[in-house]
Amino acid sequence: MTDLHDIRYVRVGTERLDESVEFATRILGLELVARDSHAAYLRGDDRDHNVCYVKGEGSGHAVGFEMKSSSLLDRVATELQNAGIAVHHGRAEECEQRRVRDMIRFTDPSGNRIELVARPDASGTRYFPSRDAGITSFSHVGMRTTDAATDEAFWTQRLGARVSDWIGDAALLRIDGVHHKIALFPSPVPGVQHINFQVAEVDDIMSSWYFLREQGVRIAFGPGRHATSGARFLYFYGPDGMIYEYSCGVRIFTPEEDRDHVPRQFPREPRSYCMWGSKPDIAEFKAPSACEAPQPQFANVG
Ligand SMILES: CC(C)C(=O)/C=C/C(C(=O)O)=C(/O)C(=O)O
Ligand SMILES: [Fe+2]
Repeated sequence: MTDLHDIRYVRVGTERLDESVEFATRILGLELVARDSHAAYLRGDDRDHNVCYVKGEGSGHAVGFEMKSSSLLDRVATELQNAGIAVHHGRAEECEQRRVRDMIRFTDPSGNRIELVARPDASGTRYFPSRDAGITSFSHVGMRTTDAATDEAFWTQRLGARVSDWIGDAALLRIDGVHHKIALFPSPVPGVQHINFQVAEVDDIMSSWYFLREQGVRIAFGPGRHATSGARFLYFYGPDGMIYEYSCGVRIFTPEEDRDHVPRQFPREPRSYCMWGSKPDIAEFKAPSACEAPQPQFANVG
């Protein structure tokens, strides 16, 4: 079983590259690191990049995780292949596009594209955005799952993630001390459901809430507080229906808590989602009867 070192990047296919970059820099608060006619690289912390918008919706979504070494990456590739999972080894051009030395990719049972990388480019410069949203790091993704139990087993048994909590069938999974770096939300289609950035404090969340509303950005959920991780949060929509989340104060497990934690089962009801009473405008977070399928063009093509 593998040890994912950290979440590293998310790749988002879009027909609206310029609009995505404009939103990410002027509204979200990311720094544009590099851009060509095909892709744009942005970041919300000191790493090389955390988000890559790739021209063409058909590129779908992919989430990249870092492994500690190339030999560990090779070992995982062999383990996955022995388990009957089709693993693609990244060609030189694909590694270059991801700014890494080595990579493999495969899909989870729902069809979400997962990439594991080794030796990603380090950056020698500080994160310096054009809008100060208080972002401190890229932290987690919410992914859609068409079969929650099977995907959860894949992530825990094949990739070494641990369940921190469940809300209904949705699992919040950790790979280090942070309460979750991956969340699996039941949905009729796969794909990245939301992209989270940690911000320094609740003041950042509240001032962004005023700023986003003034800018006409559609708020998706919050301001609120999650019962699960204890984080204060704000979700909002960007281009292509992608949802972004700012949050602060996520629970961090001590090594002892990480070892001893028993996942808690929260019922699928509004108070589990938000302790303050905010109501989500997000298909996957609504009551089952109100759950609509998200736009199918965001489904990952695998
Ligand atoms: C609204 C969803 C179901 C929820 O409660 C998510 C919880 C958390 C958290 O505990 O911090 C998230 O960040 C999330 O994955 O969105
Ligand atoms: Fe989240």
